[in-house]
Amino acid sequence: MAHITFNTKNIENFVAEHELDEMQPLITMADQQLRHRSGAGAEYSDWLTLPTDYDKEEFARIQTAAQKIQSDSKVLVVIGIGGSYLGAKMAVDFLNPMFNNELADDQRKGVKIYFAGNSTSASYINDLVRVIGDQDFSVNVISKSGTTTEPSIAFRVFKQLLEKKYGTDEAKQRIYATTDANRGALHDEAKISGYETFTIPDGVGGRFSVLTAVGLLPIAASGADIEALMTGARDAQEEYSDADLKKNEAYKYAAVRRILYDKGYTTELLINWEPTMQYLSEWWKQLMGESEGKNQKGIYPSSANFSTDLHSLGQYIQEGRRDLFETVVKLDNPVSNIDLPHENGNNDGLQYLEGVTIDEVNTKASQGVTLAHVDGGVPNLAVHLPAQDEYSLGYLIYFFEIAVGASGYTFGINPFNQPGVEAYKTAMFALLGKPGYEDQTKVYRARLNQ
Ligand SMILES: O=P(O)(O)OC[C@H]1O[C@H](O)[C@H](O)[C@@H](O)[C@@H]1O
Repeated sequence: MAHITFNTKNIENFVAEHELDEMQPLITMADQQLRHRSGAGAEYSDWLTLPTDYDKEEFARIQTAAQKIQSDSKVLVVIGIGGSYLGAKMAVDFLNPMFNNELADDQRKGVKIYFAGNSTSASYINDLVRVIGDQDFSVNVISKSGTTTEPSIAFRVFKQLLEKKYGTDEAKQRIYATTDANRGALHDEAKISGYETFTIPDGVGGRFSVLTAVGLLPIAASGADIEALMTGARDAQEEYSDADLKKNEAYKYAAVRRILYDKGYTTELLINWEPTMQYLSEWWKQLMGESEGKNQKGIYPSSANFSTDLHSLGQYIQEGRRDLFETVVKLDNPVSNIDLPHENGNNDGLQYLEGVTIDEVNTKASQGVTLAHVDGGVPNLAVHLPAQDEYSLGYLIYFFEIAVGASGYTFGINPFNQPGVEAYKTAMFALLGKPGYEDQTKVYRARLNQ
């Protein structure tokens, strides 16, 4: 019995039962390509069995490092971008209170986590340096390739800040590098400097790496239970191991998305009703977008935060171009609730809600919005999460990962590479005058009249 539930009740007007049955052969083929490791990019599909086949010795080292960070630091600066950032940010936000970094020390389970290296904004770095101030801090620098420009730049700044504050030797004890086992500039630097290092396995691509040290060290340092996270993923691995669409809700999700895409619903909005889940959407967008968006194909992954965006995007969703469908990730039980406060009189017009909790309003709002959007022609899928905890998140991560792995093969593409991301890097390196890009430098600078 799946721990999370996938609800397709609200696509009945858009997808017929027999259409789903007709998807079975395509899904069976995709499942075989995935599990027999015969599909394109199979060398990057080790995430498939990661929840059972992870490095237990390294896992223990991650927990020890997290404890050390908690004992000698108030702040952990996590430096990374893309898959070396989004999974940790998603989990740290989801598994901790909303304003965790602002809470008093005795109200927080672990250290404050700040992220850096996910932009080239100088102001962001300066502002973060000011926020750290004189607090004790450590740095976890994460890069699979070990050569990504944005995190490399940020790492230089925070490394020097550590060295200035603690001296070179102690700074080295406060730097944790998560990177490739054998290559890359970060790997080499970590080796020369003697940083504690954690490995991103070769067979796990960046966007599938949240359950490796990439996500696990920051998540553990924030005070969350990474054992329970892995247990949730492990149970999902077992739950979603059948190719039969009637028995595998992750594959059913992949199949329904594919049917909708073929009918012209080419943009999927991941919807949340909890601000702590905004980065679930950001993580999911990379997972889906980099996996499927190839050969001029693929569903465009977008997102909306409700109620907030009902007052900005709501008009478009209700009445704009009809190429959208929604996947709502609904948390069934909030971590905390509030009874609507009593007030004498009815000046604010809310008397009819007396006796109702704010989460009940949230639930009714989500139900009402779903009905209105379906009436407006927006197919609506729902994933129900029973709890805001580690187990549920681990389960959900695996649900989306296996869904996109299979989905990618139904599109006939390699779901595990991301060749298109290189184009911007070439242009940027050329404009910056990076050695090796001399020919392109002339071309790109001429285009900008430089
Ligand atoms: O971990 P890194 O090698 O620094 O890569 C970080 C990110 O870089 C690029 O944007 C890739 O397209 C992403 O898939 C990757 O997650």
